[in-house]
Amino acid sequence: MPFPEWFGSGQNEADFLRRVLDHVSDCLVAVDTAGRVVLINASYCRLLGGQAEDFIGRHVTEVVTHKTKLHLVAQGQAVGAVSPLEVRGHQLLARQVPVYQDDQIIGAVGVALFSDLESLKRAADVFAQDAAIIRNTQTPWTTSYRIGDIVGQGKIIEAVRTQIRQAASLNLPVVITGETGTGKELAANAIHELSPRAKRPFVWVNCASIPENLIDAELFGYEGGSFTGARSRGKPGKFELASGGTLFLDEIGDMPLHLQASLLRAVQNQEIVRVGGTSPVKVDVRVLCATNLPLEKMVRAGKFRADLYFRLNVLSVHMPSVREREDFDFLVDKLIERLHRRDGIPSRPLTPSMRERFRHFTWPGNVRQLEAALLRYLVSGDLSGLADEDNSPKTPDEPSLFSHSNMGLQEHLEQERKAFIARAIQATGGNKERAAEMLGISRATLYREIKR
Ligand SMILES: Nc1ncnc2c1ncn2[C@@H]1O[C@H](COP(=O)(O)OP(=O)(O)OP(=O)(O)O)[C@@H](O)[C@H]1O
Repeated sequence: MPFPEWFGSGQNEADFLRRVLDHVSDCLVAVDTAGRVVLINASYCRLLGGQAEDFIGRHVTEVVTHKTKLHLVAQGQAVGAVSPLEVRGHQLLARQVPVYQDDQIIGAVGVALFSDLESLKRAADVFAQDAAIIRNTQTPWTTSYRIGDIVGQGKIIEAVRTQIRQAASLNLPVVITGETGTGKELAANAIHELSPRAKRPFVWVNCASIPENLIDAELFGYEGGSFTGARSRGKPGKFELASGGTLFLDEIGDMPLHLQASLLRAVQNQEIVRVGGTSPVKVDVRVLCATNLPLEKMVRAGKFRADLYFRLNVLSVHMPSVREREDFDFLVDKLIERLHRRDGIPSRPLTPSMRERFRHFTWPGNVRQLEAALLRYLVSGDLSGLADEDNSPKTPDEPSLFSHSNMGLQEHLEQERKAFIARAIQATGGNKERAAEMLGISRATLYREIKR
């Protein structure tokens, strides 16, 4: 290929090409048909520990390694397009091709694509990750809710919506707090949906429902055969699946203390190591967490790492309980409307006295429980559940309340709580999913209660 005229004046072509080759960081060597080195670049010279003059004219097998096949390629022999080659203790990956002039081979050129296999592996990791991100754009990990699904009106809910919008605009961790059933998962979905990561995966993990010994593998993935029962090809963890998008760690307060250090490292350094893996994998994950446990208190009690708490609690969103809200009637109407519109549940009139009963219930399971009670009522006209669960103030002479008169309030409540949960489990014949629904709590919360 001739030099362009505008470039050629005053330039020595061969000299210029030499310089170009010397600037290539990969190792390059060219031989004639006799296998003698005719050109070798600075990178290769550095690797071999000499100057070009030391090598030019010598047979390539003496210069590089007796295992090279470059001289054979220069004689027209076909060898693999890319082959591993060890040179002075360095693991190279060599590509060797013949050089033609007028249909005739005049020599061969060998390029060590990477100066060592580690660099190649690192490059392959980056490539695999990019590919994973592209694949993840068609991920099954998507959100189910948007900000419009958060039902409510008035100052309190408007403030929540503002917090969500602010959180969405900043690429920082968020802790979403609130009692069970207040819509923490809804809020996490909404943040992701409104954020620049909306088209990327939204991956959720419930830290309370994964057995403790599997949390690491679930979050960080594992290499093939790293533990009994592991898949032979290994498996990416939730951090890798969420790369480019958002990872929602629900019930973060249930994360065992001894596993919090690796979580901190992952959030802080954006880097994970698979269980059984040897090298870190870079990720790009925005972390949202939710909890109904008092994290700050847990930090003080030494049950949650302070460094992790501060790293996660950069932004916060608080979902109010039904008791704190000032839009109960609006909420009831909208939930009925939603059940009708979304699930085709026929409407049934709610008399003022029924409304009153609804209003005076304390709704420990919040919107989830309210929605379930409304559904039960719409389907069967049944309000008995509400009466059973009613914890509105009772008259002091009620015998059941003081039947264990030597108990303190806490102890009594604890007993009631246990009995209440046991009744739900019994009533559903041990079906935890239905029992949780009856109690107006999530399955994970029920499991935690049982464990307690
Ligand atoms: N503000 C809300 N507006 C509309 N629906 C809501 C709201 N809050 C909760 N819900 C309903 O309650 C269900 C439970 O909500 P969600 O799972 O977000 O609660 P949560 O606070 O994450 O509960 P938990 O702590 O038990 O996991 C939702 O599927 C939704 O139907």
